[in-house]
Amino acid sequence: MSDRITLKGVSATGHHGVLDFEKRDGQTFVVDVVMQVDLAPAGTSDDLTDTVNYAEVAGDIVELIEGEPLDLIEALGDRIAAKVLTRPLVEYVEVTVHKPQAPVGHPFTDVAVTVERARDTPVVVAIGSNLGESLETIQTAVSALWLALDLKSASRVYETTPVGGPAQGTYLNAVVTGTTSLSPQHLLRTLQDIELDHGRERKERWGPRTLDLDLIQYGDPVFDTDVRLSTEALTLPHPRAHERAFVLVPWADADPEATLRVDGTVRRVADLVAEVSREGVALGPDVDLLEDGW
Ligand SMILES: Nc1ncnc2c1ncn2[C@@H]1O[C@H](COP(=O)(O)OP(=O)(O)OP(=O)(O)O)[C@@H](O)[C@H]1O
Ligand SMILES: Nc1nc2c(c(=O)[nH]1)N=C(CO)CN2
Repeated sequence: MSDRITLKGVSATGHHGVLDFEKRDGQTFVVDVVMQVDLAPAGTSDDLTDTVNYAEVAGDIVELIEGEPLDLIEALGDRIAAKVLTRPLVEYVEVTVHKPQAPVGHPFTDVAVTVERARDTPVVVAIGSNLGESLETIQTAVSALWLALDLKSASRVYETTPVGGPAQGTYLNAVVTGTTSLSPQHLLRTLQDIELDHGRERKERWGPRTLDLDLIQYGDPVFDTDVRLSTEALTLPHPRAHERAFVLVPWADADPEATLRVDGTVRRVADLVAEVSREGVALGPDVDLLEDGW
């Protein structure tokens, strides 16, 4: 994906510089940003909420130029990049900070630094399957997930009794954790593509499926960086995760320190496990999802 929004030449007066008179007198700083954003949703919907509002980004940049004086334009570029990446739709940003009036001591036209930063957000994905060769499906799905995630841990595989929906066969469930550079919406679409590649058909709610990949959490509730969203297409954290033993038990297995926001309160997943019935959740085939099945 190489869709981009480019914003060039945002300028303001700042007091950044190593020399005393730079901090005292101030000078002009000029900033260019290139943001990698999936523009397909806004291209289809023609709706500003599906993209990044470049006017807001310009406002953030001016605020940082005019804000706390720093010694180095490297530090200013770093802070601008971090601020731009707080927008969930931005997956990667390149920031160039120009300082055309810098005290260089010789004729020059411009000096600039460029920093590139990618999003690296912790995420949790729950995997389920109860149709076809479920274990093989889960193993190949985990291999495919490497395209979207830098995987950090995987639970063991659990055999679980179906919860809800029509009468159907036993599930295999697992949970993986990792980090991603993708936005939540882009990650969900990638998960859905992997489901389709594994023969997923949507017929009835909570019906049997070859592969289900649910995005459980995006960001870290402990640092208040978890994305909270409540749209039909994507709800975060997953609205039923906190009550599902087939998600919580493998999740605590993959990450014993994991936390989940439940009704606004950050809870330890291990404590939530203690509050739900574990009935119908048992260890399944003994495989290491990050090592076996390649
Ligand atoms: N956090 C999320 N993870 C995955 N899908 C989500 C999420 N939030 C909303 N959805 C939406 O839910 C819709 C139905 O997804 P799916 O068919 O996988 O549901 P399900 O697995 O049968 O039920 P459940 O949502 O209870 O797990 C999808 O089209 C998707 O856009
Ligand atoms: N045991 C079990 N039950 C379910 C599962 C699942 O993955 N495992 N997924 C559902 C819808 O996502 C509905 N019910």
